[in-house]
Amino acid sequence: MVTELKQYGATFKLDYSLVYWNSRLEHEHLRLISQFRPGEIICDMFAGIGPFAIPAAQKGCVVFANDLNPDSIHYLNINAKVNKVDNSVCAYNMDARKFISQLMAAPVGESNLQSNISMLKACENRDEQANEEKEAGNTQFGVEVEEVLDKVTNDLEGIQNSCRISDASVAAVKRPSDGCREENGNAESAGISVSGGKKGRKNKRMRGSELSNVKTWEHVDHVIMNLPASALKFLDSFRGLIQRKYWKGSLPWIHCYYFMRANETQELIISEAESALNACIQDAIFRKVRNVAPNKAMYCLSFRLPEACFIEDITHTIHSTGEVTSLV
Ligand SMILES: C[S@@+](CC[C@H](N)C(=O)[O-])C[C@H]1O[C@@H](n2cnc3c(N)ncnc32)[C@H](O)[C@@H]1O
Repeated sequence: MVTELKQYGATFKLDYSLVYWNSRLEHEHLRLISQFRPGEIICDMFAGIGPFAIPAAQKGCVVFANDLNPDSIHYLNINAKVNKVDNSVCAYNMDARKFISQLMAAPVGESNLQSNISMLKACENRDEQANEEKEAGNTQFGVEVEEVLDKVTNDLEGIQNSCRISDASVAAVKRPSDGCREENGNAESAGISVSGGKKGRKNKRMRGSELSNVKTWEHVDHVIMNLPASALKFLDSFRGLIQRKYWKGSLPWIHCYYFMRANETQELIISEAESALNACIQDAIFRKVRNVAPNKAMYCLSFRLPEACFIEDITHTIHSTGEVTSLV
């Protein structure tokens, strides 16, 4: 049964029997989004139906949101449309490691660039959109969309991406901020519309053409990892992924959720994160989210991805299966 919920002015449609939803995370969703600024690039590795992604897009961020559960992506796309942010939310349906690798690995040479463009162009409604463009005689995306969508269909069946990319050779979206700021933990300070009003909507919404300019291997501002039982393990995805020569500005903030038992310490958590990254973390920020059991609580570990995660020069090969391998 499809239910409709409201959270800080956003509407969420979902089927509880098919997707994850926890209304007790509302405050945490809001707290994290309050740190984002309009124009920033956000990657959500475990996005669910979009409780981070949708309000971040409402705030004017560009959001790349992924979930392994196709039903989550189905509702995420619905929610992006319902909340009128489908032009700034790109949804993917794949394992989080593969998602982050494909998004942030720099393309090398025309063929890999094409693969990356293809990945970004894969749309859940891809055939429908291409047909609409064709029938309407709209040449904005034109032949290129059709060609790429064909390639996507052949090469990357698993990807369901709701964005349309027309030219990946153009410059990246403006380089966003440096700090991990935390504004007042309320919806208005987060720039999000409250009670369905227009406040916060004054933030620009990305048009498709602007979204198409994003090069995620050049800059991402925040990565959200809300899979508390195992997100720390997924930090190994960032090993040897980002090429220094392409990257612009600061490395992204990583917001990684985890469960901690009473007999565990922050040092233990940092050590687990560092060994997954194979790099030292500086100035980690720990936030308690909520108690989940008498001896167990959910936390958020936020830190800037260490410079040691940069790779100096590497050749990535993006295979037709979507797998990314590297040759130094
Ligand atoms: C705890 S929920 C968080 C959902 C949402 N971010 C929220 O705050 O409500 C974790 C999500 O991760 C997804 N997931 C689990 N394993 C995954 C994987 N290996 N790759 C990508 N997504 C995965 C699940 O389908 C689920 O939607």
